[in-house]
Amino acid sequence: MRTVEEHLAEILNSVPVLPPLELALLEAAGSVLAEPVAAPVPLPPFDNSAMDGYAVVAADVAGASDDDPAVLPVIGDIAAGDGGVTALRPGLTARIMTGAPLPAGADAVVPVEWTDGGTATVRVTRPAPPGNYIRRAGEDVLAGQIVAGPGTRLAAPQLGMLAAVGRPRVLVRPKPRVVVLSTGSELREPGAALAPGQIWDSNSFMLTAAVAEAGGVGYRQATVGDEPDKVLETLRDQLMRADAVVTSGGVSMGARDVVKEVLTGHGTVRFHQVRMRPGKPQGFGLLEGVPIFTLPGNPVSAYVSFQVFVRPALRAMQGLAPEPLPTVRARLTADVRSPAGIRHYLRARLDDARGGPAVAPAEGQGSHQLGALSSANAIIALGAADEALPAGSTVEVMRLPS
Ligand SMILES: Nc1nc2c(c(=O)[nH]1)N[C@H]1C(S)=C(S)[C@@H](COP(=O)(O)OP(=O)(O)OC[C@H]3O[C@@H](n4cnc5c(N)ncnc54)[C@H](O)[C@@H]3O)O[C@H]1N2
Ligand code: MOO
Repeated sequence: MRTVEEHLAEILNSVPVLPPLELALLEAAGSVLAEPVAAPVPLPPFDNSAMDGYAVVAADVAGASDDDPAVLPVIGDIAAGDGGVTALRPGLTARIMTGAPLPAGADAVVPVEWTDGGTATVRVTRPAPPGNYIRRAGEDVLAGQIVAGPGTRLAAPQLGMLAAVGRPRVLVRPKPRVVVLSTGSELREPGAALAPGQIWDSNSFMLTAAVAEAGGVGYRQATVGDEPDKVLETLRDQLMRADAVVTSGGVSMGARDVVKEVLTGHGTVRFHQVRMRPGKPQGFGLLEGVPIFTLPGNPVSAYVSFQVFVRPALRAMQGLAPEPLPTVRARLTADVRSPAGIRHYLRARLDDARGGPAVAPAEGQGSHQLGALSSANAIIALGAADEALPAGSTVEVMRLPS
């Protein structure tokens, strides 16, 4: 028997960090940046208007009011993207649109609402102080500034930032491609009719989705029965296109525990009992250099094992800190008991209501009870030393992805 920490340490010491790859911006969405990206120009690149209105010399409209408007000749229009009117003398104005470059000589923008909207001459009825509605060059990003560094996950705002500094392609650590395979002769595809003793495969759908939530790309395989040759052949075929493989089922003590049977002695794969519940039987190793995680078949065991072992590993492969799910400390709403010496993961509902977070253990804690997992939003992670915790005790809680 080994501890959760020992098993995770072996995994994190073994998994490779994926080599960086240059990708077009949208292909890089969700990947992790592997280079620093600097702005070649300031943002905004030039002083420009924040409003549709008139570029003016502030002194010309200093005393403007409804009773005594400043009346200025309009010398032209400046649209965004325009080089049109590039300079303004005192006493004159130009219509200017939001984002259009401020002409030299102008030092304020009067929004159209403060005027009569004139096109030949305009009557300005309110003063505009110097700098009014001007967006200065470099006030967002300075030239040479690093706008995103290595290790940044490229979500929508970061992709927007890279495009804004003119980058069509970036160097990233790609999302790990993870092949997910359920084993078990009792498994049928959802939608198929069930014969006695059969169940629908849930693990491969759940784990493929969990891969995506952890930043990878999941490839679900059709289920394979408990036939050693078929399991080995399927795994061999998939190694070609996988950065990692996740299987479920066939790793405990049964007479037909096919994954354990066929992988024992292959590559560095080893099987262990880990001091945790659920998720006691675990296997891990490298097959032709590709990490393979053989998770137990009970659905809740497979899911908890994924979050505890596979998620941190997929993060490490992307060059990210192998953090667990976000964790908070919360107050138990009920007593809990746990066997000594194991880490116990309990399905729960976390409530961030006033008075600090509170966590309620779910009714069904069996490793087959997917119903309790699917209505949970958190997992309580009890320590190995925790045996009996009364309501009100503070416990560590992992938030499930939502
Ligand atoms: N004598 C012992 N028996 C068991 C032990 C043990 O220590 N000694 N450990 C138990 C624990 S704990 C677990 S967890 C399971 C793990 O078993 P396997 O990994 O070999 O998984 P299977 O036997 O294939 O399946 C277990 C259970 O889960 C259902 N299952 C499997 N795959 C799926 C799937 N893709 N979708 C939905 N449900 C699935 C399967 O039908 C079984 O009911 O072993 C215990 N036994
Ligand atoms: O570890 Mo098993 O995962 O307790 O059901």
